[in-house]
Amino acid sequence: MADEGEGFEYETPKIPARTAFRRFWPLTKGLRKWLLVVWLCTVLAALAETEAILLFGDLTDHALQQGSLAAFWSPAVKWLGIAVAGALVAYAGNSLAAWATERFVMRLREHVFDHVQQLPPHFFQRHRQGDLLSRLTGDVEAIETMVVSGLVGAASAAFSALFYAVAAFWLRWDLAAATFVLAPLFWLAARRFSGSLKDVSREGRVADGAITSVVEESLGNIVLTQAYDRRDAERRRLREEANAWFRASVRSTRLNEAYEQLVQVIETVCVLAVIGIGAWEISTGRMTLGQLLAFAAFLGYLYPPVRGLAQLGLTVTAATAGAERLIEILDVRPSVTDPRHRAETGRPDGTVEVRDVSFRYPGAETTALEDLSFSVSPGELVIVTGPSGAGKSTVSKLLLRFYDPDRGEVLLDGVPLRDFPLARLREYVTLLPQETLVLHDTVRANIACGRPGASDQAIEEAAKAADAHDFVLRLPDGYDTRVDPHSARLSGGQLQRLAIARAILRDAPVLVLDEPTTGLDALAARRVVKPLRRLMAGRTTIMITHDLNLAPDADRVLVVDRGRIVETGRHDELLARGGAYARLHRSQNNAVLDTGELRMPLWEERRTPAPGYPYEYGQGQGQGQGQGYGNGYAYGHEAYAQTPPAAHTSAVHAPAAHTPLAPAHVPSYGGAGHVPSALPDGRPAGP
Ligand SMILES: Nc1ncnc2c1ncn2[C@@H]1O[C@H](COP(=O)(O)OP(=O)(O)OP(=O)(O)O)[C@@H](O)[C@H]1O
Repeated sequence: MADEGEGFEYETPKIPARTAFRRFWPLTKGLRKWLLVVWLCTVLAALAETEAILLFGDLTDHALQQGSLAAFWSPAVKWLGIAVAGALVAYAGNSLAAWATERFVMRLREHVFDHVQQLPPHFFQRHRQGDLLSRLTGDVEAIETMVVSGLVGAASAAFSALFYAVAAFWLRWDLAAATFVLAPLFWLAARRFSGSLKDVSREGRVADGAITSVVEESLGNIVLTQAYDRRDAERRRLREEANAWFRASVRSTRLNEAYEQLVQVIETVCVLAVIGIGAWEISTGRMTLGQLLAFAAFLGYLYPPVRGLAQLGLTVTAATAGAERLIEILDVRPSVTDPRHRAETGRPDGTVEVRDVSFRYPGAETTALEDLSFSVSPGELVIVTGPSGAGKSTVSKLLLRFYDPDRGEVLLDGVPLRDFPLARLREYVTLLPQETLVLHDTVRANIACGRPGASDQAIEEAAKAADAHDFVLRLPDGYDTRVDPHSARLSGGQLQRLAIARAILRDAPVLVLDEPTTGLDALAARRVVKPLRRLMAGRTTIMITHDLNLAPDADRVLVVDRGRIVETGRHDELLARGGAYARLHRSQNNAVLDTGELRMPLWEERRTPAPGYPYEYGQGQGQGQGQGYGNGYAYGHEAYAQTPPAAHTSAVHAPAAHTPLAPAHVPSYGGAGHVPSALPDGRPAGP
C-alpha cells in the first residue's frame, strides 16, 4: 500500500513486468475464452500460410520449372481456397482481438476510476489533476498492450515461430539448424535495449502527465493568465514539461529504431547464410530450387514472429512504466470503507453527536481537531465559526465521513457513522459545499442528482423553494438548458440556488453547510438566505461559516480555534461575553462597514436583545424594495415569524454621522436600518 504518512508527494514504485502483469490479469476474467479463440484464429492463419508456402514450392518445381500449365491449376485452386479461408480467419481473429482489447481497456479504466472516486480529499490536493487524467487515459492503454495484446501477441508469435521452425526443420533440418544458430542474436539485441527503453518510457509517461496538468491548470486559470498577461510564464511552464516529453520521445524513437535496424542486419546475415548453403546444396543436387525457395519463404515467415517476440518484450517493458503509475494510485486505500456489520436503522431523526473527537490528516504534522465534543438535536441550527485554519471544514469532513476520527466518535441518532453503509449515510447527511458543484448537464439533471428518478414536478417544486424557478424559466431552454461549471449563463448566486434546490430535493434529515454564502457578493448572498432557510427548516443543520449574519438565527454557535471549541452559546450570549466570538463578530462587522452602503442592510437584529450589549440594532421588517433587498431583508424577516415582534423592534439608531448610509437611505430600504451606532468596542461606527 502506498504510504500516505510519509509526505505530500507519492513516490511511484518500481515494479517488475511480471508483478504488473499479475496485478492486472484478473481483469481479463470473462474475456479469456475469447482471447483463446483469437489465439486459435492466429494458429489457423499460420497453418494456412504454411500450406500456401508448400503449394508455392510445388508450383515452382512442377509448373514453373517444367513449364507445365496442367501442373498449375490444381495447386493454384488450392492456394486460392486456402488464401480466402486464411483471410476470413484472420479477419475474425483480428476483429475479436480488437473487441477484447477495448473491453479490457474499458474495464481497467472503470476499475481505476471507481477506485479514484473513493479516495479521500487530501489525495486530490496532493495529485495534479492533469497527471491523474493522463494515468486514466494513456497509462490504461499502455497496460492493455502488456496484458491483452501482449499476451495474445506473445502466444501467437511463439506458436508461429515454433510452427515455422518445425516446418523449416521438416523441409531441411541441416539448413534449418544452420540458420537457428543465429537466432539467439535476436534475443541478445532485445535484452540490450530493454533497460534503457523502460527508463525512457517512464520519463515519457511522467512528462505526458505533467503536460496535461499544465494545460489543465492553465485553462482553469485563464482569467488570471489573461488579466495578468501571464502568457509567457504559462508558455514557459508548458515548454519545460514539453521539453522533457520531447527528449523522452526522441530517445524512445531512437532506441526503437536502432533495435529495428540491428535486427534487420541480423536477418540479412541469416538470409545470406541460407542462400549460401542453399546454392551449395543445389550445386551438389541435394536440393531443388523449389525447396530452397520454400525454405527461404519459411524463414521469411519465421523471422517476424521471432522479431515480434523480442519486440513484444520491449513493448511490455515500456508498458510496465504505465502500470507502475496506475498501481501507485490503486495502492492508495480509501480512508473510509463500508462497515462489515451494518447498522439496521430507518431514517434517523437527526441527532448528531461529536464525541471527544481528535483528528490529524494523513501525513500532516499537527492535529486538525483535538477533543472536540458537541451535539445537535433534531431540527436545530448550530453554527461553527472560527478563524481561518481553525478546523471548521475538517468538522464537515468528519460529519460526512470523508474521514474517520483518530479518537472519539461521530454519531447519528446514537449510531456511530462508521456503522452506516456509506451510501445510506450520504443520503442522511447532505453537504452543501462552499464551491457550487455543477454537472455538465441540464439544469434539470443538476437538480435531479439530489434524488435520482425524481419527477419533473418534484424538481420544479424544489427549484421554486430555492427561488430558482423564475430564473430557470428565463434561460433559453428552461430546465433543459445545459450548464457547466464555468457557465457564464448563471451567476454564483444562481448556481448556489440550484445547489440548494438539489439539497431540498435530497431531503436529508441532517444538513452540513460549508460557507454557503462565501464567494457571493452581498446581493447574491442575501438572495440565497430565504431559500437556505427553507432548506434548513425542520432539519438538523450544522453551518460552517465566517459569515455571522445568520448567527442570530442559530440555536448555538460554536467557536473553534486550533481544533478546539473555545466558546459555545447563543449569538447574543457570546456577544455579551465579549470573548473570542465577540472579537470575530467585531472584525467581521468592521469589514462589513468597509464595504459601505451595499452591505448595510445585511445588519441584522438578534432574536432577543442582549442586555447590556453596547450595540443598538435597527429593525429588519422591510420587505421588497427591489428583489435583492427584499431578500436581504428576509434575513430577519422569517425569523420574526417565529419570535414575538417586541423582541426585535429596537429603535433605529442610524445617525448620518456614523455611517455611510445616511438616514435618507434608510427608508428606501424599507426601514431596515440595521446600523450599529457604535462598534462593540465603543468606537463610532461611522467615519
Ligand atoms: N489535506 C490536508 N492535509 C493536511 N492538513 C490539512 C489538510 N486540510 C486541512 N489541513 C489543516 O488542518 C487544519 C484545519 O483546516 P480546515 O480546512 O478545517 O480549517 P478551516 O477552519 O475550515 O479554515 P478556512 O476557514 O480557511 O477554510 C489547518 O491547519 C489545515 O492546514
